[in-house]
Amino acid sequence: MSKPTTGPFEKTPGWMDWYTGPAKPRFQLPAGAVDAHCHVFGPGGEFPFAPERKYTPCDASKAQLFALRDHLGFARNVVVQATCHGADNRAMVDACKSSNGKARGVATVKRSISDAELQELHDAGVRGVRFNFVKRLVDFTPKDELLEIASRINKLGWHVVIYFEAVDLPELWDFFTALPTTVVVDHMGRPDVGKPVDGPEFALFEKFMREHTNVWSKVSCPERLSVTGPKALDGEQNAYQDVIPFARRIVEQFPDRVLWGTDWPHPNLKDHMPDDGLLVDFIPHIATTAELQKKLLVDNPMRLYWPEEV
Ligand SMILES: O=C(O)c1cc(C(=O)O)oc(=O)c1
Repeated sequence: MSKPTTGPFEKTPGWMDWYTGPAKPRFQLPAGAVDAHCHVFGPGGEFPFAPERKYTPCDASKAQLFALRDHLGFARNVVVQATCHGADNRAMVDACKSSNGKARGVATVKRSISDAELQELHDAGVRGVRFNFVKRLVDFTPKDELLEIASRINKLGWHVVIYFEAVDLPELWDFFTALPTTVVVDHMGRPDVGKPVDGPEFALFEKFMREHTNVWSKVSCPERLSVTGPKALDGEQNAYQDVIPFARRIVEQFPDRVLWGTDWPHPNLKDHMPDDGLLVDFIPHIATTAELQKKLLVDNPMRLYWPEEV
């Protein structure tokens, strides 16, 4: 893969660039596997970052994303709008349109979007909108605006992706459970894996999924959630041990409502940048049978993003 570059923007101090030269995974992905959570950043010279952004990344282009897809052995991508692009979906849409049908997208939209613009996003391959509640990433959007958006996109058959931290779930519960669509949680709702997997915080997340069968979860981002590692670097085959009990529990309880993604190019990591090949080798630790792996990596994302092919 080529190296990360920086365009006209100055990166946030301490920014960690994505890892070049990832390992070839030892784990063989099932045929047709989907990387259901990844992003593009710019390139900033072509698709400027949004004025309201909370961080300025290095560039991470569609060509680099597609090269990673092929290197790791994925067949398709779901490109999720990154917050550094705000509600300007052009970079994500351009990636979807350039993918020969191998990428679908999740957009960020405002209430002011027209029906014609929503239809344009649909035609480009967008199948969901993202609502973000992580305060370090976005400014607050009123709930009535989000509900209005959810009801409009529901008519297109889209879903809502939500990103929040575990401590905020109680406060957001009523809003989340009122959403009329399929709801996909990013990164398991960011559990604090320093707390017990049997404790009240993760039990609330399990209850959320158990009692609301429209709720799905991405069991992604062990590199973000792990406290004790070890890191997915230098050939490590047993990375992020502390995240495994959490992710495995969700995969085993809700095998038909889980997704997995690399999260490349891994915005805002502070400690280390993982080797994406070794991240793929993490998958069999959380989906331990070929059947679970196929649901996680192929059947579930295909049902959500390419239902016309299922
Ligand atoms: O935790 C994060 O910093 C993060 C940020 C973004 C984004 O900026 O869109 O997306 C993610 O999936 C995770």
